[in-house]
Amino acid sequence: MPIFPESLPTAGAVLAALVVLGLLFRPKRNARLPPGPPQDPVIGHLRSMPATKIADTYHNWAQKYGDVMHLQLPGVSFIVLGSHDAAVELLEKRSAIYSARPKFALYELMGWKNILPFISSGERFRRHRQALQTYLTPESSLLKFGDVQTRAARRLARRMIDEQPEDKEYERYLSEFSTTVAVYAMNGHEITSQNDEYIALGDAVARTFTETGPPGGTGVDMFPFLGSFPGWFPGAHYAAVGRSLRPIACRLLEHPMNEVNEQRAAGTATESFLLHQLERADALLDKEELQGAGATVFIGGKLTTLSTLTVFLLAMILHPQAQLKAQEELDRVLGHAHLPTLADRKDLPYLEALVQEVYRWNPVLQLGIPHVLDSEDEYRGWRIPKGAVVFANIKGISRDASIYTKPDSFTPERFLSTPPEPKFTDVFGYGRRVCVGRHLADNGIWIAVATILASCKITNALDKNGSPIVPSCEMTDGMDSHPRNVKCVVTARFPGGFDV
Ligand code: HEM
Repeated sequence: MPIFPESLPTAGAVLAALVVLGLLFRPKRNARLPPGPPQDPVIGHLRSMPATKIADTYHNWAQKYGDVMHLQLPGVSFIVLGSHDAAVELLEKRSAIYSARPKFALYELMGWKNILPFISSGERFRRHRQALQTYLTPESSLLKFGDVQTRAARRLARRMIDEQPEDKEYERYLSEFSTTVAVYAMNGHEITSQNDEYIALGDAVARTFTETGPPGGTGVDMFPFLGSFPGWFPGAHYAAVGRSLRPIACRLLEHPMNEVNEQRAAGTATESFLLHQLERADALLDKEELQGAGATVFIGGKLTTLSTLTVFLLAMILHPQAQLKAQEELDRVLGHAHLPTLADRKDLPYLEALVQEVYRWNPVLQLGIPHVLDSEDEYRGWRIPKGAVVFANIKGISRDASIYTKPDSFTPERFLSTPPEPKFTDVFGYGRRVCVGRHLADNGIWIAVATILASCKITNALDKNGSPIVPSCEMTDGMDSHPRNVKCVVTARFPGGFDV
């Protein structure tokens, strides 16, 4: 995980500590580790670690050093996997030893201790995983949440058409959609108004991830004792930020479950993950753990779905031909009689290919979530050290020219050619850690895309001279990556036609 000191004085202190760690944990001289870029004595690759565009840099390095790359930081080995085959071989086939997580001390400090992606391994991990995985199966995701996703998608399209935002940015509507589905799956609450408390809470929760530095890479993550130090202390800047954001985590942990308990008492509770777990005779999780598991559904669902939909919007502005083709298919198959439902999915192959291409073109978790190796391993003759932090470069894998023709281009047709190029399953991760919400996410994204394309026309916004604004493909840095400031104009395709 990248290490970025939080300020200049901090940099000195952190560097000194890292040098000591580097000396203590120097790799064995004769070990055959996988190749990697040249490194410095003691501090390894610390100086060359990219601070921005990390996945792109790793991808470029992989062209020279290969699809299994070793990077050494003081005290920790990183392995970066740059091909689907290597990622599947290690993270999926050898999942038994490649499924732990690094310690996310800052997130724990904020209150995110029981959030599944940040639980390392062992019995607590298994119980959380089981509770979520057995609830969010393909069948139950569709059955329990398909209707609310469809209603939320129609509300989204209606608002995109009706409310022409002055800044030409539609992200807030996409965000409301992703929050609606995430809250409903968590505790059965359905958002129908923009003033709903969960909308503001969702934005606040996003801040706990966007304002807290590189995930797992702050001073507090390296030296957890810094967690109780004041923010001015070298390396402890994010400890203070984390403490200030703690009330947000508390609210998300406590409020949804309190609501479900009140509704249960009143006999008005509706289907949700929390209700289901509370009513299980064989409770897997205690109260505090269950609060965390509920928040996991919310966090997992909200950010990634929003980011994926902003990628979709960007693709539609830049590739009007793909938009048109999907709309022609929708019109041909459904006529103008009704808006799509999830039951129509199987009859719309071009739309399916378009959604798959959105996943591949700009995967939003570019480096996934890091795995940690439990015991020393060997792969293609290289030693993979115990404790190594293993990243799949999901963005890099999406750019593999040996699998995808012109990988930078947005081309849904690649999945319809004979033979088709393989679907980009890497987008949801691997093995025992594969995304537990992938079926819920996939249905939500499909119905949002289908409903928007059936009812809306998306075109470039115009600047003050009347020229089209071409949005940039630049993605934000951070764990969850998405395009910035996507400006466009959304109009109704059939004025007065569709009752969205
Ligand atoms: C397009 C939307 C989504 C994408 C692209 C996505 C992607 C991913 C990826 C790449 C991982 C890491 C897998 C690994 O470590 O190998 C992950 C993990 C996870 N995702 Fe998703 N996800 C999405 C939506 C959701 C939703 C809707 C939920 C809601 C339940 C969710 C919950 C989780 C959880 C809990 C984990 C951690 C699993 C673990 O550590 O065992 N995700 N996701």
